[in-house]
Amino acid sequence: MDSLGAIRSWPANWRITTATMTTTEGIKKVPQVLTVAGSDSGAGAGIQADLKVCAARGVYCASVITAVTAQNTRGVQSVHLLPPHFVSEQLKSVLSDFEFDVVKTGMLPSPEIVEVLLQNLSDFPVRALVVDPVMVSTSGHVLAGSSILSIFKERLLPIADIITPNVKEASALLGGVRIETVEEMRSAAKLLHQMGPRFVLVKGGDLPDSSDSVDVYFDGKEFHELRSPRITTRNTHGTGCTLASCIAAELAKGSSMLSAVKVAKRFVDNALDYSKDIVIGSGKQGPFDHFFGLKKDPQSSRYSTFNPDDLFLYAVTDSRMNKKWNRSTVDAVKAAIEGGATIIQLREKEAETREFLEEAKACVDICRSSGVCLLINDRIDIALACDADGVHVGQSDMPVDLVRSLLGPDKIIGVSCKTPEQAHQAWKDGADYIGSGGVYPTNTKSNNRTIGLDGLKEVCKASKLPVVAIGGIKISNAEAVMRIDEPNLKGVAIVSALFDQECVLTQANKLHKTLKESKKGI
Ligand SMILES: Nc1ncnc2c1ncn2[C@@H]1O[C@H](COP(=O)(O)OP(=O)(O)OP(=O)(O)O)[C@@H](O)[C@H]1O
Ligand SMILES: Cc1ncc(CO)c(N)n1
Ligand SMILES: [Mg+2]
Repeated sequence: MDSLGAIRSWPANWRITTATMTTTEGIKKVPQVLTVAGSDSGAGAGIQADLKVCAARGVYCASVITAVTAQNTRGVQSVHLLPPHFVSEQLKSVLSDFEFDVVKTGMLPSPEIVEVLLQNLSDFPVRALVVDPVMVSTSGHVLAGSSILSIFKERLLPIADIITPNVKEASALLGGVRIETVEEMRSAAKLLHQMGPRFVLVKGGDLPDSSDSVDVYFDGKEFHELRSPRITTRNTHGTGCTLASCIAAELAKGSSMLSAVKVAKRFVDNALDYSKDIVIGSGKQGPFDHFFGLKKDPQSSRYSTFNPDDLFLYAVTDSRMNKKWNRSTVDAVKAAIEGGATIIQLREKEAETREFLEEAKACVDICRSSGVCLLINDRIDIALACDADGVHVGQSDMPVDLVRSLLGPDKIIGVSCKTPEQAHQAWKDGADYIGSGGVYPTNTKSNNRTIGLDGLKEVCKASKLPVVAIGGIKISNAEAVMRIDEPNLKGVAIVSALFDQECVLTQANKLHKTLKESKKGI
């Protein structure tokens, strides 16, 4: 938010941990979000949704109310705008007291209210601004009319770090252009980016005739399509507010924008999946449960923020190989990610705990800034201490159900399985994915029974979880592995074909290209 004056950066003595930051003096700083939005009496969207999301994501959220709506699952019956001076009073009250990391805006129903927001943000700079340009409720009621379009485009969008319009809002901001395909969403995102926001996320929840729910993210250079199966449910009220406030919460915790967007997408996806059959209200559009993560149901892997597509090119580090090629694990991880690795597993069998912990913390920072998940092999303690995204455990390591009870619902747990029975147990215990192999003979793991492509196929057929293949996989045989054509085989895990090589980046590039080619043929 450069145009609004100095951005507050993290004080040098603060280290970001999970939900709280601990200063060297031991003072606990909690990530804080301010939502500036409308109240939804039905509590599925607006301020209420924002407060629930932040609570679910472990972030403190204060609220400035711009309007009060009489709203339920049948629609919006009435809207009362608060006087701009009172909105300003609320803004001054909280901005002068709290140290907000991120401000998230929802319903800003008049130019005058936008004006007082801009003035207060100028007086009280924050680190990031998330703008969800709410205009029409999903039930079709106008929440902010066309009178706000010009101040949005001229004054608010240029200072936003990210804007999150749905397709109707994107169209309205662009003068009514048609946005009915993913390609048109990409063009819209590019045009909206030219209005000044650092990042744009065009949400595709209302995209007609699409079997997936696709959102298009644009950073000024690259597009990312965040795609998930469309969930058939009436309970989608508040998905947009939830997505935007989840992005704000993750940013407040220190994530990069892409990482925050990916987590938020999975949060909404998991919330909808968990809530798809609940019945709240009698209308056409019900709310969903933002606190699904607190429910105990280890059988469903969808409660985690894990995206099975992340298993596509799974890099497993090996400190002996990196030492042989005279590179640090941190450099190896950087190169693997730059080359296209979609998830990283830190596997360290030699280093002392303190050294492993420092290495893991450095790799967490790299992965967080790239939006790539970092898992720790076997060492639950290290994973907890560095706030990694999860762990991978073998059959002789700590049992998965115990790991799940230690890490909670949000962390990713992978488990090695050679047989269908082990795959079933992994699902029962609440794992998120299975690593199955060794598919081919490998020297990176001693006395490791090779299961071959047939064994891999058997495990995939039996598994209710996504599977990544591992063991002796390299450029020359990766395509054959992907071609076993089992829908839940999501990728391959690579060790020596990445790290027992002179150039990790080159090998990662080649592997990523090979895997993409093999996917095309399936
Ligand atoms: N049925 C669905 N299944 C899966 N994801 C969905 C579904 N509907 C919406 N989403 C996702 O929810 C998020 C919000 O998108 P959406 O287009 O619903 O925003 P919105 O219209 O602003 O929502 P609202 O105004 O109701 O809060 C996006 O990530 C979108 O892909
Ligand atoms: C108050 C409010 N803000 C945002 C939305 C968007 O869903 C809504 N329905 N109600
Ligand atoms: Mg919306």
